[in-house]
Amino acid sequence: MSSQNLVTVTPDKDNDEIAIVTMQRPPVNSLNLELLQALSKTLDELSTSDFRAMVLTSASPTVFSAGLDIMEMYKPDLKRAEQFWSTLQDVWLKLFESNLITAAAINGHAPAGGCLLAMSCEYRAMVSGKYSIGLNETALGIVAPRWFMDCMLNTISQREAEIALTTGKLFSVEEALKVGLIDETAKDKEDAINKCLGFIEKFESIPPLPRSMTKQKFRANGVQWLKANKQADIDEFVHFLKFPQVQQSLEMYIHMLKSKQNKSE
Ligand SMILES: CCCC/C=C/CC(=O)SCCNC(=O)CCNC(=O)[C@H](O)C(C)(C)COP(=O)(O)OP(=O)(O)OC[C@H]1O[C@@H](n2cnc3c(N)ncnc32)[C@H](O)[C@@H]1OP(=O)(O)O
Repeated sequence: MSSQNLVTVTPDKDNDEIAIVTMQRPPVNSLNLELLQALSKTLDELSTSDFRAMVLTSASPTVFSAGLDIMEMYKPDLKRAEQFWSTLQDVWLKLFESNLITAAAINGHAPAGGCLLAMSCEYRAMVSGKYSIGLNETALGIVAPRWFMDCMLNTISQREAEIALTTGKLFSVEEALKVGLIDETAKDKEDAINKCLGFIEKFESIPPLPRSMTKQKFRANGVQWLKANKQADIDEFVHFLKFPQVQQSLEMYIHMLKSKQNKSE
């Protein structure tokens, strides 16, 4: 699939000022460099378009996004790893600070980077079912960067976030609702999108500029550190990938994912 098709933008059928942004990198929308580049380009285009709101969702029936593509971190080409991390930083900054009203229709699992994308939006509706969401990095033997943590702190309490990150917790849909990691549950993807549209409707009579400036002021503390430390953060990521223990943990995790599949065959 060409990178152009990895993300589609469709106007909502009843309101052409709302973009439905769909990630479609089968099977699980893992965020590799190309998908991140496609997201970054889409966010640039949306920021200068007539759209005033976006709903982020996925074409997969059971996965919103499986987070970062582990193969980008396992025995990586270091130049590509730098580009990968820098693009992830850009996607996060563009989404978290977007002028648009942003909502996530989470139609399946959203671990790690998938959770980051959802948390970067202003509102989250998640389809009920045996899905999970959270920052589970420690369970993989890796450490979530501090801006992932800052992003979670914009959503849930510091205490809940600290316990969740240190234990690598993946919340069930019900648990996520209880701690406020998601705002509402939905019966299916269509219902999740409709709930996002309901959230967007709240801003019908609010002028866009003061709205987005207010949002950005609320979010300024969270982005400040990354903006001041972009290159140091890239260097730390690349340095971290060079540790044999990190590569070993990733290798074990990849085997676990593959063997999980063999078991269910
Ligand atoms: C070092 C600094 C910090 C770095 C920060 C990292 C943040 C991250 O995002 S790390 C990535 C964390 N992601 C995960 O832990 C999720 C792993 N995946 C899953 O738990 C499951 O795949 C799922 C619950 C999302 C979906 O389960 P389902 O049963 O539907 O699908 P699977 O059979 O497990 O997977 C299908 C296929 O996709 C491969 N795959 C799954 N996730 C990833 C991934 N994150 N990266 C690359 N590839 C992934 C999986 O191995 C299967 O591949 P094959 O069909 O080839 O066996």
